[in-house]
Amino acid sequence: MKYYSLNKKAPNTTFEDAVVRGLAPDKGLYFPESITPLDASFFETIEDKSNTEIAYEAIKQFIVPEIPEDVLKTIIEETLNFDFPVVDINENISTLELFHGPTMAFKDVGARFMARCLGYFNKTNTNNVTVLVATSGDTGGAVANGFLGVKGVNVVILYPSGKVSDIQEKQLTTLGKNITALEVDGVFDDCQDMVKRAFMDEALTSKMQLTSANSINIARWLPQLFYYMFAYKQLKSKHKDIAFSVPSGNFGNICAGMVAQKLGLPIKHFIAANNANDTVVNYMATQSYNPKPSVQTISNAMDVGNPSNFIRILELHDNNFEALQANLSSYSYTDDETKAALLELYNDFTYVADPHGAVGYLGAKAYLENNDAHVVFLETAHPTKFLDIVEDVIRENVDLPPQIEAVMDKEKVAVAISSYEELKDFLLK
Ligand SMILES: Cc1ncc(COP(=O)(O)O)c(C=O)c1O
Ligand SMILES: N[C@@H](CCOP(=O)(O)O)C(=O)O
Repeated sequence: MKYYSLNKKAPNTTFEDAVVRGLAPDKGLYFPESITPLDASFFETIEDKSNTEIAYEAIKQFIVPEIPEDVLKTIIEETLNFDFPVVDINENISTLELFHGPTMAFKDVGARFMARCLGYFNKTNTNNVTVLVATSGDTGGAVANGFLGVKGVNVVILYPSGKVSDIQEKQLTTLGKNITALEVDGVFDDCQDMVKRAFMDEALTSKMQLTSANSINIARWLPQLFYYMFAYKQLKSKHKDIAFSVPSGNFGNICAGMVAQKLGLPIKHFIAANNANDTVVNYMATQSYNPKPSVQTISNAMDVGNPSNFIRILELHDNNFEALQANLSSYSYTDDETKAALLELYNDFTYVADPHGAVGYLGAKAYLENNDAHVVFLETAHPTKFLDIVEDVIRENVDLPPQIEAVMDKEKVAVAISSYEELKDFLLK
């Protein structure tokens, strides 16, 4: 499979090159040249397949033969060694829990998958790679965990100071070894802009191989399509029309779901559930895309004002607004609405959600006001990652899982920076 740049001013390239570069030389995001639907029989018999078989069949066209079949199978088996259960909320709504991995965020799958792909390519490539990551909360921890100790890879994580939860900060600042955290005086978009700027800076790229482990990187982004298949496998016998409500920030997860749909997965509709960062909600209402600085909310991992992957979503719909409108609805919610949803889920359904999942639940309810479907909202992080907010709202103590307890008492180590020049100096040292 070849990949092209969505800016259309760079040569098409291989999977390896796209993964190692992260971003194309013309600053565009890479996109697969083709997406060939899977056989109808794959979906007819999906309940008979294991998660690893589903994942392998779904992703192999994008990766084999550059990564040989047996290696890809091993990468998938090592990546997916935890559960992805669907939990019923009521007759019309379920949630797909994506937080059973090592850092209890949905990013674990993409981070572990990409780390192993890069590890494979590094066996033949002796150059060290520096992985730059911007995080609004969860990507940083998942990437730190997924890349810890990977040979020939140094990871540098940029996160906005004071705008991630205490546990998220512990997860990304306490591992040491090949992982360094930079605490940026700014918002998430400043971190993301610095990372993108570094890729275009010849003074850096002539001296080091930089790549990204954000969803701009296809090896981080594409495996997220597995989730939708795992949910369908569990719900197929019970429900005909399935829609997904996806708590969205950088729009990588929902966009991967749309790739699953292109592969033939019967998804009726997508709902992008947003917090106050409503750039896409406004676009869907006005057809005018106006990114704006991100604002801080209690669902902090979605505090993104200029979502990287929206351009991929447009491409998946042939840049046709009517086609996009038929497939995507988008809603935005305040923190007070999010807290009320957390409480409703707890009081009415004894379900403890996290603030991101609560936004997804609100999106599901909004869609169901005028449409018939079974809506699955994605629970993208474990509630204890946002302990203060969740316990304050439901007025109960929530037990800490071992993954969270393991980082609670570790000491934060981070380097403070406030400008691109400081990032550059750090990387050149
Ligand atoms: C818990 C959580 N929910 C939702 C999102 C938004 O996902 P995406 O950026 O793929 O839209 C993120 C971060 O990406 C997250 O960490
Ligand atoms: N919400 C993310 C922001 C970065 O998203 P990514 O999917 O592009 O890595 C986070 O938690 O850091």
